[in-house]
Amino acid sequence: MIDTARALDAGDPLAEFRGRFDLPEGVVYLDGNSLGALPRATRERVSQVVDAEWGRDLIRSWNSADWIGMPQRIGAKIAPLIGAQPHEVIACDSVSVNLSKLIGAALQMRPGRNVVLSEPGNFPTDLYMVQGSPAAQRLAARDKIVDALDDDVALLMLTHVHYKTGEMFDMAALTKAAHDAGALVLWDLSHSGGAVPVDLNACNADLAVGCGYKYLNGGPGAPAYAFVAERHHDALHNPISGWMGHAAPFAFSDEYEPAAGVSRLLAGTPPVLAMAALECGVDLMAEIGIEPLVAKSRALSEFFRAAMAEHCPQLECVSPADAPMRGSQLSYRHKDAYALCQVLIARGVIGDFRDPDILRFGFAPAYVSYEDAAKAVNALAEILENDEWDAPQFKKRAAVT
Ligand SMILES: Cc1ncc(COP(=O)(O)O)c(C=O)c1O
Ligand SMILES: Nc1ccccc1C(=O)C[C@H](N)C(=O)O
Repeated sequence: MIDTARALDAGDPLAEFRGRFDLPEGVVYLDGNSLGALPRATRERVSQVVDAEWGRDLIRSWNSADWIGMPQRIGAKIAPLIGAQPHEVIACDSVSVNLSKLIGAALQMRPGRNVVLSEPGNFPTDLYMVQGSPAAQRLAARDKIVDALDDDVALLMLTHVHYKTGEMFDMAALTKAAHDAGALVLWDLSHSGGAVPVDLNACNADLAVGCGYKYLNGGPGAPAYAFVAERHHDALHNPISGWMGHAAPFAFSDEYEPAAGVSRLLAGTPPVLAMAALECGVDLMAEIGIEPLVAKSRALSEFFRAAMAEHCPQLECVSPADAPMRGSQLSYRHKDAYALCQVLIARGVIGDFRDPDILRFGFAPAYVSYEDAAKAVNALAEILENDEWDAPQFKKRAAVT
């Protein structure tokens, strides 16, 4: 299997990009769907921002280094990865906060309706944000969502690629169904952006959010992004109406007047150091381009899936077998998934565990090699064969999984 993997790496058009990341020796990293790897350019760029832009130029850098334009500039670079126009995307805040803003905005755009429809088991923060909003939450299983759309639904809010199983929704079909019922749609692209094909405008999507620290490699806690279709710009009301989203922040007026376009989604001052790191990750993904990323993601995850079926048949794959129907990840069910994950990590193969019984592997296409995939399958096969995970030290849960 290793030889086949090496041959595939030799023919991989993205192989050269692995060297653009700073990956630790001896580690197989299959968790880029939770925290993307460190692009080499980021270290230098962040020190430049610290030393020259902050340390030397101080407050002048808001203008001279265009710190003030970072949210729009980075948003515009993310746009082609998700099928948006440059002025429809802005980089800011966390996914959670952007969800809150867009849920509030959607409720205002659909007066007389107060339901946000989603699925049980959606990423928790998505549901919590509805629960903390004035909306009423309605949950319907994935195959019953269309039936649950009625005149009360203001917003259909779904995560495009499910964080646990990697299942992907049909964005075009569900967006159309929501529109037919008079509702708006908000897509969470956290596990999609930079890894799977997304064409928000071809699907006629209204609103979207996504994560900066997964496949965009923006760094731990990187700012997220938000999309608003151009046709909604004028009607969009941001419930977190902060000064950075004002039409003229430096007029210091007492009255809030929203900026034009997605800029009104800004609330407070952008975190410049985190934005600089995010920009490096986004630049690298933009340089590679979404099509090669998708092609590699599918081929690599397919290689892993076939190898797992052959060498670890006792693990049940819960992700769709058909690569275009899933995200850039594969998830397996095992009653001792947590312990298996810990033993793998101890052997330098980093995947993750999702409660209660899921072992999850992410295939960040920009830097994961076929050899990585083969090594991970070999390690897992050995662990299973030797019952290595069945020891108490591997079963104690850490605070963060
Ligand atoms: C689908 C999804 N939505 C939202 C989040 C949370 O984003 P944030 O921590 O930026 O609020 C995550 C993971 O962190 C996620 O996987
Ligand atoms: N933000 C984190 C902080 C710590 C550990 C994990 C995360 C994740 O992002 C988890 C991810 N959203 C997931 O799909 O499980």
